[in-house]
Amino acid sequence: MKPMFKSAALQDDTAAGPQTVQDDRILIMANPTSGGYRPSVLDEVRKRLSAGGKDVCLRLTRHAGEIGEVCADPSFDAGVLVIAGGDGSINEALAGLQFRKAPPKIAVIPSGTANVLALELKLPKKAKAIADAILEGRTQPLHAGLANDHPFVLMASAGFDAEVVHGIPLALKRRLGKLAYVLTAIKIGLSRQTSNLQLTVDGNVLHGKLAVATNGRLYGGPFEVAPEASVTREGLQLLVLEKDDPLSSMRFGLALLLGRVHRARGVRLVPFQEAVFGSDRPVAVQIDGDPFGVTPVTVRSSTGHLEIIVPH
Ligand SMILES: Nc1ncnc2c1ncn2[C@@H]1O[C@H](COP(=O)(O)OP(=O)(O)OP(=O)(O)O)[C@@H](O)[C@H]1O
Repeated sequence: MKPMFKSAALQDDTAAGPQTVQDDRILIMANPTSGGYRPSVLDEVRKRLSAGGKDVCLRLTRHAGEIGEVCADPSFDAGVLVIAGGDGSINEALAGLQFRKAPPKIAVIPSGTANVLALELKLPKKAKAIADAILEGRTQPLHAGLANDHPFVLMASAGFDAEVVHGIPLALKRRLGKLAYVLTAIKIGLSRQTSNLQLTVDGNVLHGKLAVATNGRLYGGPFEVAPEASVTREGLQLLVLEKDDPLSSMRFGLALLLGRVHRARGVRLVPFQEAVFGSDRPVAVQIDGDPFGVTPVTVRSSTGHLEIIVPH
């Protein structure tokens, strides 16, 4: 069996870093390029944590990948890692932490174009509430799925939505936020060539045009796609859309906004352990809102978890 998130994070003998972490040491890693970046909130959280007796270090990233590098560094010993950013930054932290012997608790200062994890866990946005939660230290387990053994916290998908994630110009995303996704979806939707996905799901074969392996309940914002799923519980669900012609895509889009996409005609939702996403030609894949190459991709549920700080 392949290493799972838990075994990789907590039981791997080759894991890097000290056996313990310094509980009072807090590292805030902030992505200043994330959508809705809020330096004033960062500053206030830092001051409140320092006033609460914590040894706080704030580090602004200078390049993509830096959060993962810091998390994987053997000298990392903070007891709490606070990510100020969006879902992509949180994903980087998970990937970097997965091989540690003693991972820190995770906390989030939500920003990002659509911080779905913050919505899933109802994480606070105001500095006082964020700092209070970190000082109290109440946690819930944060489970992850694996795409080609790379952790994802929200979803891994192949098809039209991933094409949009691959195709969205960064400058447009920074300028227009969520609207940039809609405009890019319309542009790509008018010219794209559809592909057929073959999904081998725990040994059974399903066919579809778009497949989303979701670790949580929500997708793309506050939109419910898998009512039974939760990032705080082990297990993944697979949402398969059988069609992606413009009319069907509009119908599914509307159902998504209404929180009913899992019940729409032409949509299946199944719990699974392992799914291999194959296709008749390479199809774009995304995890947690960032590009992740093309099919084929193998998506697995994992048994391990990190601890994420949540409010009372
Ligand atoms: N200093 C930086 N410069 C450029 N890219 C960065 C920097 N720091 C982090 N990144 C990258 O930016 C990507 C997106 O960041 P993040 O998720 O925080 O914001 P977002 O894209 O606005 O939010 P969301 O993912 O919720 O839509 C991350 O995957 C990360 O690799």
